Amino acid sequence: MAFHWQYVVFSRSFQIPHPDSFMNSFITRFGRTGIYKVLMFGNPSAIVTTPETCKRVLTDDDGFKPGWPISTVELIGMKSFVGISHGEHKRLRRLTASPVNGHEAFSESPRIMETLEREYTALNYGVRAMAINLPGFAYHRALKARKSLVAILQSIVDERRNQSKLGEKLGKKKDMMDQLLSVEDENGKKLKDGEIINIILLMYLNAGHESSGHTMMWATIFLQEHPEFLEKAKAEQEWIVKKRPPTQKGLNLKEIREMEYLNKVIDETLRVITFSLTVFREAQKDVNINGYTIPKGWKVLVWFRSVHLDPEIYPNPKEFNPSRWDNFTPKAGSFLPFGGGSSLCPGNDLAKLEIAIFLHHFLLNYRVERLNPKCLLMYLPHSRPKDNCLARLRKSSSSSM
Ligand code: HEM
Repeated sequence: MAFHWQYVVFSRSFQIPHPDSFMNSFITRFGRTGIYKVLMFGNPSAIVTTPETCKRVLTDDDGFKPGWPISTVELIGMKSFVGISHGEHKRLRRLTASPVNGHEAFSESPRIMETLEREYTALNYGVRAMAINLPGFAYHRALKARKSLVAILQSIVDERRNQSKLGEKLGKKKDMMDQLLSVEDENGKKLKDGEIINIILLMYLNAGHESSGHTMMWATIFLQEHPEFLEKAKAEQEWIVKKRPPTQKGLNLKEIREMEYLNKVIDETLRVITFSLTVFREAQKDVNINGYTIPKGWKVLVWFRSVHLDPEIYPNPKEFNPSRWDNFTPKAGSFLPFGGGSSLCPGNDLAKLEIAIFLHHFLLNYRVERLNPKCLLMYLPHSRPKDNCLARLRKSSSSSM
């Protein structure tokens, strides 16, 4: 049995400039078994690291359920996707998939977004921190942020319910909150306030808030560091604008679908950065994978970062090179920026759309000049330069705005 016990100071290895030393230590000691045994967040756990083992865990709903540490569930919410049964998860996803994928998702209230910006950041720091609920600790700040986020959202739910009672919303544009208030399942059952708050605030806005923004930031950093890729991406955007009929106002979906090179830039950024370095599951029964038994009740960490940085799948894996996607379709389980199986990120299309729109305008009109280009990186809760990518933004000389 190639499982081995190890007490893991995982957060320590992610605070130093070599975050992969954590995983490499397993490979050096136990070989490329693709499955390792650790004690993580106080739980006996297995880490899976290859396309095959990751795919197996993500797609086996009988064998595995969401298994986030209890500290995370407390922050994200018992009634969010991470804290509910499989049946309830399926129901909530069915009810919420169309509001987030439809155009209505774009009309999320700016008031919510602006007011909550600061609290989301505090919440995110807590999600991957030690669960120490004492003043001064990230987890304590995150719990406070959660409370205030819930209170703000509850007041908005109340306001919307009153508006709809008074018929004030008639004829006005409906945003995601309105969609969720009115959506019904096949038995006519509506969502409860708590469910709506968790869905909007702690899942969709939180899940979608930092992830797309970080990916945009990294794409601009990588492009700036590689002028040859930047020029190629820019030329494609200029071509899109040039062939646009004079009657058309601004970018449309058809044009976004034509951005072949930009799509490679986005996929390559998602791969190199792997915004969600891992996701958690829990074994619901003893499950055998590659000859190893994961006992019932164990946590399983699906370690996307190892898959995306595997040199056998992506030669020179740390190198940003959008051209590696020319005539290359990754085999199942080899490209998992949005996860997979029944918890596949429901915001994946929206995220790629947002990133493409941002990069379209950025490439045509702006350049960034980083103030500390050699600044060290941090890896938790997500990869980013320690100075938050402090930069001077300039209008580019050929700006089309
Ligand atoms: C670059 C951007 C994004 C990345 C890299 C990303 C990544 C992920 C990943 C890896 C998961 C799977 C979690 C798991 O298996 O446990 C996930 C789930 C989720 N994402 Fe995203 N995401 C992004 C953008 C978004 C956006 C824009 C939204 C919403 C508007 C969103 C909403 C969600 C939700 C609600 C879940 C939970 C799904 C479930 O448990 O069924 N994400 N995301």
